[in-house]
Amino acid sequence: MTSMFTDKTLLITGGTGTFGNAVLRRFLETEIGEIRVFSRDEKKQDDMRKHFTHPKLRFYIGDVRTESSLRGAIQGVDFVFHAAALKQVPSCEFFPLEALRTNALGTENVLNAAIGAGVRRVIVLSTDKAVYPINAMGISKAMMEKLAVAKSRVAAPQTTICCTRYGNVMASRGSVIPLFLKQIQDGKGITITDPKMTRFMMTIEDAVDLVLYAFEHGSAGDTFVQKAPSCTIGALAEALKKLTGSRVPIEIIGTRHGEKLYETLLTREEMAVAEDQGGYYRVPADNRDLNYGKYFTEGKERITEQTDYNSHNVPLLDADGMAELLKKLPCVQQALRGEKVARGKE
Ligand SMILES: O=c1ccn([C@@H]2O[C@H](COP(=O)(O)OP(=O)(O)O[C@H]3O[C@H](CO)[C@H](O)[C@H](O)[C@H]3O)[C@@H](O)[C@H]2O)c(=O)[nH]1
Repeated sequence: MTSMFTDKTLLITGGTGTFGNAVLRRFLETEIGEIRVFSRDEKKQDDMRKHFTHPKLRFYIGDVRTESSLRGAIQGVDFVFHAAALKQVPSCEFFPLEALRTNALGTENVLNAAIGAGVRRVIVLSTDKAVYPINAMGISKAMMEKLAVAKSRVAAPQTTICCTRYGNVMASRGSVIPLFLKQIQDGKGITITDPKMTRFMMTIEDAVDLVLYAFEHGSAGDTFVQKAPSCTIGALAEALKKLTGSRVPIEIIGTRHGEKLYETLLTREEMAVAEDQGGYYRVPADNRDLNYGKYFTEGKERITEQTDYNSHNVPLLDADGMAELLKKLPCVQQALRGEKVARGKE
């Protein structure tokens, strides 16, 4: 793992977030040459600078919406992990154009800047919400994926562009696990949208592994997903109550703006071409050119035999299985020690 990164420079857009922090924890003490964090928020950068105080770490203020702000940061970079995004489903529903500006147009800027600077590999981070999208966040991420795959064709072989899709990252900033923990600590009810709703559950370490897997194994335009366990929100709440010994009531608040009952990591059409690589699926880019005529008679995959890969049709963890996973999370361990859990903190 480290050899590909030895003496190389890695840029992480949106690098002050949950993902960026996990990458730094994983990489700062390796042979990597330099890690650049590119993001908008000077306060978060300053906190991070003070927290890590590491000579290999550099900070760049900028916004992926402005290509010129990327130019200086990307000079001399070997690899890019593109994590900058608007990712909150409800806020993107109210400001869809903002989602499009950051997630789609911002990605085009990152890719153009990377290609212009001769970056060798770019991994863009997407989400299951981009598959059969129904909300603005997912739609903007689906466009981002399309952009990345389209650009990958012209960027290769100099710059290899690949996509990764995540499920829910457990305990990421603003997500449901720290919220439920806080509600338990405050002694108020746990607010469940729909106990039957399911989500793929990944740890942040899984998310980093997935990006590294794509980084090491990806060809131009590939999309990677990690096989992940799934659970209902009802089981998640039950697991947290069991672990903490809490008896707080459960309040059903109903589905929020733009939410789905379950999420899909790969469509039926993608499953028909996906390569099962053990812990991961690889979906190669559709490399036909625009000359479709010749495919009319040949036909392609047996799409009708496939089902998609979604959080309802994989084995579901029950409350006990979920509790085992939850015990590994720092915020859960903190709560079990009796310490206060902050909702928005890493
Ligand atoms: O008070 C609440 C809040 C949430 N939920 C439920 O908990 C699940 C997870 O909710 P989160 O807010 O933690 O996550 P989302 O699924 O809405 O979306 C998150 O996961 C995505 C990946 O699927 C993206 O990473 C996205 O950026 C991130 O916000 C959902 O089923 C939701 O309905 C509740 O039951 N009660």
